Amino acid sequence: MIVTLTLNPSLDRTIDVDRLVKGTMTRARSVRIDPGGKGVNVSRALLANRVPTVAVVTSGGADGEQLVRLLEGDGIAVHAVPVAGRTRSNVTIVEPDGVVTKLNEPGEPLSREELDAVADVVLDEAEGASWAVTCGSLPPGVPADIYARLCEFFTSAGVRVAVDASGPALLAAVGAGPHLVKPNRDELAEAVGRPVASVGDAVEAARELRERGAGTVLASLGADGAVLVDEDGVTIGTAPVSEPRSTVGAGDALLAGFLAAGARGAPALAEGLAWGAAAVRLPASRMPRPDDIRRDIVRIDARPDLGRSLIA
Ligand SMILES: Nc1ncnc2c1ncn2[C@@H]1O[C@H](COP(=O)(O)OP(=O)(O)O)[C@@H](O)[C@H]1O
Ligand SMILES: O=P(O)(O)OC[C@H]1O[C@](O)(COP(=O)(O)O)[C@@H](O)[C@@H]1O
Repeated sequence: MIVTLTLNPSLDRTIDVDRLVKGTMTRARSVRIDPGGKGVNVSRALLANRVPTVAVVTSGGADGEQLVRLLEGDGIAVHAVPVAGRTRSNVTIVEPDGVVTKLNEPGEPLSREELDAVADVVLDEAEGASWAVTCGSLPPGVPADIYARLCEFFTSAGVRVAVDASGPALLAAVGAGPHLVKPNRDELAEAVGRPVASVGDAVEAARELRERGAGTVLASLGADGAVLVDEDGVTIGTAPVSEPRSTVGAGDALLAGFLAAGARGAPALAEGLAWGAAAVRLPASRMPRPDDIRRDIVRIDARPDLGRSLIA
């Protein structure tokens, strides 16, 4: 069982337009609404591949109710903690050439009591779980060390912890010694305070996060694939997609596939890459099902070129 926690979930609205011009009125061609937020997507991807999972989310207002309805409609076991603030909406605008513009709301503040209630629920749900996955941005006012504190509780209960966060929340979590962190290229660069321009830069930065406390670093590099640095060393792989449709949720699918495959070494990296590539071939934040996943496109580089520049 894999438990996910999303403190700042969202209704993801994906809007297709012919062309987006800043400062003008644009008519949408179509709109799709998905339940969203990083932990929510990890649970959606796991369930789509028959891996048992529970999604713990906050839920506020009519949009929070809709989020829970959508998740339950998909058959996801969801434990929603009611909160006063409205659940946010994140908007992704997609142009026909695949250019994507994202607008993520900050979310509404959580009170101390609400945060304590969520922590009680997720610690309870995680009892006996193989992994607790804590993901995504924090609502305003939530202390940046929340993932670090939860990590200590989960670890002392014998539950492995994966963190997908950014900025101060990621840095604090790394110091608490999680089993796994999944930064993307920007998050990795911010965490180490220097640019990540090549595969070698990503490896060095991932090594640094390990030195600071993370057990395994799965650094996702968009179209450049991913770098895995764990106790066994460095593994690098790619899974090219010739016509990407939507990258929203690709990192969540990568993480879900990696965990589903045992979270260790090249086999898990390859599975994560196959799930990430499958998500990129699907519209909006649709999570891949078994039929969408092609393992034959994954390449694990036996002799990686560390000097290779990453796509801008
Ligand atoms: N344009 C792309 N082509 C092929 N695979 C992609 C592309 N964008 C993302 N991916 C896959 O999705 C994974 C996560 O994407 P990334 O953008 O790094 O993370 P995040 O969605 O968390 O920002 C990548 O490691 C890769 O496997
Ligand atoms: O919590 P954040 O950082 O605002 O991100 C939330 C957004 O990220 C997503 O989980 C997509 O994640 P990725 O594209 O990073 O894989 C959306 O569903 C959601 O709208």
